[in-house]
Amino acid sequence: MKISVIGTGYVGLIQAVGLAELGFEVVGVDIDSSKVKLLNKGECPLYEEGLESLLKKHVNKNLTFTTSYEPIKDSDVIFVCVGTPQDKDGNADLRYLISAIKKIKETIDKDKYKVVVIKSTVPVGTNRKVKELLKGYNVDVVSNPEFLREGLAVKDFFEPDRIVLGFENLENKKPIEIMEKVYEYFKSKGVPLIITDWETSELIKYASNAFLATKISFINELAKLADKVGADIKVISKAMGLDPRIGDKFLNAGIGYGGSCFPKDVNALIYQFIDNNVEPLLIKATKEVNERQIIWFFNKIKSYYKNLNGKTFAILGLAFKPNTDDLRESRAIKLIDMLLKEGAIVKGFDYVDKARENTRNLYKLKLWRDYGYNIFILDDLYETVKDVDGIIIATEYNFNKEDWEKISKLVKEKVIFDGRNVLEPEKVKKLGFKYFGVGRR
Ligand SMILES: NC(=O)C1=CN([C@@H]2O[C@H](COP(=O)(O)OP(=O)(O)OC[C@H]3O[C@@H](n4cnc5c(N)ncnc54)[C@H](O)[C@@H]3O)[C@@H](O)[C@H]2O)C=CC1
Ligand SMILES: O=C(O)[C@H]1O[C@H](OP(=O)(O)OP(=O)(O)OC[C@H]2O[C@@H](n3ccc(=O)[nH]c3=O)[C@H](O)[C@@H]2O)[C@H](O)[C@@H](O)[C@@H]1O
Repeated sequence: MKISVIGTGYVGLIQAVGLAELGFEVVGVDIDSSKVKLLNKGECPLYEEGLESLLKKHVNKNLTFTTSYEPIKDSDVIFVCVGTPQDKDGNADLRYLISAIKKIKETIDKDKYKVVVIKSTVPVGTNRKVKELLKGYNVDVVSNPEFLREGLAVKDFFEPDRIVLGFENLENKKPIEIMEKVYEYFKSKGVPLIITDWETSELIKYASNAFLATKISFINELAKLADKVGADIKVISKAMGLDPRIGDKFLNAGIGYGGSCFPKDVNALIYQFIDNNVEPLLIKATKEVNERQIIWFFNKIKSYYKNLNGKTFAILGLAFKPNTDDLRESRAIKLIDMLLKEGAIVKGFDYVDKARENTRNLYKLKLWRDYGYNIFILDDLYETVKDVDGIIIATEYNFNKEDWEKISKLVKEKVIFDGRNVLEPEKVKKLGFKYFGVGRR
């Protein structure tokens, strides 16, 4: 079976490389020629553990990349994995998706049967729209949302919790059989395949992301109360999580969720509620709690120092989560912006080389113009903490493993604001640090 993947970003690239590993002949198509060039050399334009070695294993064998849509003519299945960012109203911006569908329409043979699979996260009704755009073509359109997590994407590809497939008509067995063939490996491993209609499939994706975001906002709101009354949110989360009905995942309090998906998907879901005259009470609160969480934390820092002007901070963790280079909606970047606005000097560090490189590039473009050269991204954690007035942990890496005794001798003032509750407070307090977490005594 020949497969093409349109859009080779985080989702499309994993899909292309993963399917190649499973033995399919795969072509990745992207409009970004610099990306395609790198990929054909076996170099990953993004950081994801384990991805580059798999790419190298298959590239120019059963996996190729191109900017041309021509190869999709021979594909049996076309996965569409282009970005669906947020538009100015908060809904998903479908311009990349529509443009990809139009290109597919211009390229493929009207009569040659194909399955077009929408993997991008799209609002309810989009698969129907895509089918409409391809009217008169011998195609079936399938909704197949993606659930991978950045930083764990390769693992998530090979060990998904479920595969969701939405069809126009469940009586039409042809596309169902083809998709079952594509995902045969997973079926044989016992991964549940949810076969449903378009609308249900589209909503499963938003419901899953919004539910996880709500779990985070719930624990974050509770952490503020814990902070006030002297309770420990970590213990609360642990005890709650022991109840299997609640579960122990996504109950880590901190400075809120970021990334390319939760913020935009929560917004797009709110938009879909409003568009359909249903009130999104809970989901709106999820968003609001998240937006306020970082301000609450920043105010903690501000009230400690009174005046941030001229103070120097080490920001540990730059990307929106560990083990990725993705800065989209990163809370660390939000914090840096707030600090710079107040006249502080920022030294930043992330373990992922590409996350540091992306941050340097971001500030070259974005802020140096506005805030001067008050931001320095360093390649070494110990250099980063040297002579600072405070350490701020912004990403949930296990910073415990660092040499805190050494760090205590390098800093100017021994203060830690742990925005992800990753440190053991007693350990650092013994070294003379003042410790401020999120909802921890
Ligand atoms: N990043 C993630 O962890 C996850 C993302 N998703 C969803 O998957 C979709 C893709 O997300 P990412 O991979 O993060 O986006 P991305 O921005 O990393 O990649 C999108 C790629 O599509 C390419 N592209 C845009 N228009 C094109 C066109 N007309 N033809 C060919 N290529 C085109 C871009 O050049 C880019 O390389 C989004 O809808 C997102 O919500 C779903 C689950 C996880
Ligand atoms: O649709 C998507 O794009 C993806 O969005 C999330 O994946 P991702 O954004 O890669 O990362 P997560 O691990 O979910 O973390 C998101 C944010 O929540 C924060 N978070 C996570 C867990 C937690 O307990 N507390 C918390 O604040 C993280 O710091 C991070 O900023 C979902 O977990 C994936 O299932 C989904 O496919």
